[in-house]
Amino acid sequence: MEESIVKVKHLSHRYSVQWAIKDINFEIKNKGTLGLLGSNGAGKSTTMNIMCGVLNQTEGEVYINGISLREHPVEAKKHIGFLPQKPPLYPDLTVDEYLTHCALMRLVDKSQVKAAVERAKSRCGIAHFSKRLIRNLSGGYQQRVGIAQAIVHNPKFVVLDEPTNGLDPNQIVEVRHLIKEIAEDHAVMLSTHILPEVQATCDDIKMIEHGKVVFSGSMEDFNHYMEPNTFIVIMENPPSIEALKQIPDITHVEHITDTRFRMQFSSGQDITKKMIELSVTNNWRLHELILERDSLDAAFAQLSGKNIYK
Ligand SMILES: Nc1ncnc2c1ncn2[C@@H]1O[C@H](COP(=O)(O)OP(=O)(O)OP(=O)(O)O)[C@@H](O)[C@H]1O
Repeated sequence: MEESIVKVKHLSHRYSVQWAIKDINFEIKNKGTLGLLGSNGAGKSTTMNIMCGVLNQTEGEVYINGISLREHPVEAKKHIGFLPQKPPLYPDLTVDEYLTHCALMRLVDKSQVKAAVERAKSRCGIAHFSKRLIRNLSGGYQQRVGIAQAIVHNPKFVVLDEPTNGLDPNQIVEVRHLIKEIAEDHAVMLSTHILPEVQATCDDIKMIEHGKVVFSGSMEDFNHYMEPNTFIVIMENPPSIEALKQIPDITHVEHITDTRFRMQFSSGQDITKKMIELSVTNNWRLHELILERDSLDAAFAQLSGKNIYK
């Protein structure tokens, strides 16, 4: 059976007395993008720093490609590429000089360095800036160089800490696009506290709050997790608001206009069918019923408060 690219088992870490993360478990088996989402102080950087071998965990194990990061850090790190929140760029080097230096640091065989640099540049769309000093590149292109250094040794696992931080809107779109391309060949994990970032780039999502994983699943799962629990209904001949409130499973009714109401219902009910049946029986002349889905921000707020494992 093929090894998981990443396996995290019972990972916990405390700084002095306070636990920053507690008993985190997960596995990454395939290429693609995993978003690590959480508010400030949730434990994202602690988790990522441990997974990249920058910080030693208090408890638990991380395996990269089946290799224990604690026991064999040099071997394990050959399979990890890391773009920290502040890219470790040398502004006075050219793109070629810098990437060559990174490839050597990453223990790429000397005979392979040139090819590795060319491949990383071409993947990140910076080949035409080979001789340009890094300081003279725009923020977006500097970030591309940062991503290129993370993949120069062709690692299986690439970790990007808040990769679009500080970029302008156009650069954000371009870097997100690049991340998706990189994820075709690598398992990419990115951390962010921005929901649209995860939506735009990630296949899977882990949400971490107070040091614990509170949601783990596909982006689709996440979008669907928040079942709609309100709807707008338009009826030509509606009953009184009191009558609407008496309908079983209806928990709240808000009057918008004479024919339009927002109603809240207990989730898990086929409310559309029920409302149509009642409308036909009572001649309410129902015109339209629109289910309202919570925004991702609402989902974020709700999920922050409870533990949901999928
Ligand atoms: N070096 C440290 N010493 C003591 N406590 C720390 C240290 N680094 C982080 N913490 C604490 O550990 C917890 C998790 O922090 P962490 O930086 O991992 O969160 P985060 O999700 O990455 O947040 P942010 O998005 O703000 O970087 C926080 O309560 C933080 O204050």
